[in-house]
Amino acid sequence: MIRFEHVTKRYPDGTTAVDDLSFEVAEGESVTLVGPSGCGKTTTMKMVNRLVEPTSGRILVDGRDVATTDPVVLRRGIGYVIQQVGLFPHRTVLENTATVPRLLGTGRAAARARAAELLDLVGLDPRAFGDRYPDQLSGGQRQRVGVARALAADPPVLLMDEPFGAVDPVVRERLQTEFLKLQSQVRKTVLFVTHDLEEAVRLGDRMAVYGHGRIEQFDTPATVLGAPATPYVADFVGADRALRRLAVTPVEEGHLDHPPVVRLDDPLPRAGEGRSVVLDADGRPYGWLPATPEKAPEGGPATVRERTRPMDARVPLGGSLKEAFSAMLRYDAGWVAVVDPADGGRYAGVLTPDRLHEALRRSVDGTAPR
Ligand SMILES: Nc1ncnc2c1ncn2[C@@H]1O[C@H](COP(=O)(O)OP(=O)(O)OP(=O)(O)O)[C@@H](O)[C@H]1O
Repeated sequence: MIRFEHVTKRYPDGTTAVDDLSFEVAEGESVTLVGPSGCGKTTTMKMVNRLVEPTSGRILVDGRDVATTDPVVLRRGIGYVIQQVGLFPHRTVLENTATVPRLLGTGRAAARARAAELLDLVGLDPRAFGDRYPDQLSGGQRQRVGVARALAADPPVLLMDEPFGAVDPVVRERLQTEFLKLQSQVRKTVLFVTHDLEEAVRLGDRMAVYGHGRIEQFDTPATVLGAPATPYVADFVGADRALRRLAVTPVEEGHLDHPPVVRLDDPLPRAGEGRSVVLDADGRPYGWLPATPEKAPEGGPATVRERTRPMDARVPLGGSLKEAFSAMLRYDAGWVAVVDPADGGRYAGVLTPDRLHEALRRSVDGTAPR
């Protein structure tokens, strides 16, 4: 847990970088700090690991005042990832990753084994990359090593300052996906600085929108986009905030429609029955069945299995409306099947164009249920 209590930082030249900041990052939560250049994001972050000392106020990490904690001890418990990764150029990737555990007294073999595990975790095959030197890696790969190294001491807290800022948009998106996957596994308490709104929305459980030296709004991305607290925030998140919001509005039970359902091995529905969803023996969506004609054509398909058409458009409950919308467009589908990942991927209902439209409209109006 990280807690800021009335923290102000004034640099010797009189610049007030941060003014009376109070907020909290819960254990296992990821909070993104976003705002224009020079608004105090980096200063905020550097006060946590005492690279910068506040002028007044207190910062607590896991209940302990950082001002009274030895900086060396403090930094061991805090992973720090920055844009210029700062890998040791004359050490291999594996050695770079193993540095901190070695400093903490872990034996060489154990430290290297752990480093290999971490490289795997961030998506780098240790056999392919472990023996390379930093200048033999791409920018994105170097960033991954930076993240692996920051995780090596298994710190409960992770500070990330524009960690993906130096890579192209495609790699950046991949690193973000990797970060989300990693965070779902390791659940660190994360403070993440970015000036990229999309990134802040995507990676933050909550986000802090900075004005100059102050937080203008601190809330979930859906709320910041749906209900900006001040004109400044509304301006910062932009006119297309409603569209951005679709990416953070989840598909919920309440959005779903429940057309008739048949099982794969059931007999064909009676003549005149409408379209139905076809489930396999495990209750997962298998396809859809067109309406049964009033008069079955001679020699036509006689079983559900034979008449079923594929239903490729699929999203999980909790997936975003944006995902659902793009699946509907991609497959030119009348229905998007919604499955429940908490229930082994079983069928939960469908999104029809009408229901999806209604959900999109509510999300865009900012009246979607939270
Ligand atoms: N060592 C310093 N001495 C004086 N002023 C500083 C110092 N470091 C930062 N500042 C000033 O404090 C303010 C906040 O800087 P900070 O680096 O925290 O902003 P930031 O939001 O991280 O910006 P960016 O996105 O450009 O990195 C800026 O006006 C900056 O010029």
